[in-house]
Amino acid sequence: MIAELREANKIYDSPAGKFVALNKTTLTINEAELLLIIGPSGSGKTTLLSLIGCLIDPTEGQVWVDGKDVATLSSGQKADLRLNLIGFVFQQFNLLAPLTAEENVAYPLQMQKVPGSEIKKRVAEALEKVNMTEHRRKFPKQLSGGQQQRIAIARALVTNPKLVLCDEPTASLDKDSVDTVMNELRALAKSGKAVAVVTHDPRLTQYADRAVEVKNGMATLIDVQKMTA
Ligand SMILES: Nc1ncnc2c1ncn2[C@@H]1O[C@H](COP(=O)(O)OP(=O)(O)OP(=O)(O)O)[C@@H](O)[C@H]1O
Repeated sequence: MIAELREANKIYDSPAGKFVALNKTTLTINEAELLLIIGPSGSGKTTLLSLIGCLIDPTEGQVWVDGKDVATLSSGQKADLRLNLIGFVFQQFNLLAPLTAEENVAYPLQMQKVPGSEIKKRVAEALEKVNMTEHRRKFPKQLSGGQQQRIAIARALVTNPKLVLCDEPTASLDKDSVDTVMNELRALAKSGKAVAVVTHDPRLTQYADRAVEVKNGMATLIDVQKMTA
């Protein structure tokens, strides 16, 4: 297990009173597994992913990542954990427009102060993994949505994270690109990473090892086999 929520919830204060974005949730995120977090808009999926990714703290309960209770870490330690242990992939790819594909992939390694020769080698490997080597010199706007997302996946995996968190990674993609990107993420899980994917699209259960459904802030494990049968 790489991450775990123990009766963790998230309650926001709003002018209208307290708002429970996520009810008490207990969940493990395991290596070599693609976990789908599925549910309608506003149900609490991003809140759940943000807890796992140490981007927000729970109101009650605990979040454990890589054997550490996240509440005991300083904000600097949490930032280090995110940089070194977690790769993030977003709906809008979030590539840096003035940088080429390979420069985008190199960026997190530069942040980690990895030596230049090592960066070159690891960027080449990451691009190879997502079959984007031939496009490495292109800028994001010269790539299709699916290709940009594959670069974003390469950037997420170049630091060799144990955990890859994806928020609606296929929402901006056409059907063929959805398949390519989900197969890349599945392959990542098969190589030993823990991969969690937030989506509102029930068709993605076919790529999942486990799925958790979030409705009105309630997270429940669902039977993936039954969904895809
Ligand atoms: N910082 C915040 N302050 C107050 N309410 C928030 C905050 N962040 C999220 N919420 C509320 O919590 C609920 C769950 O939000 P969340 O983003 O987790 O849902 P989601 O399932 O990811 O939705 P979507 O698919 O539309 O992104 C929403 O009603 C949202 O308005």
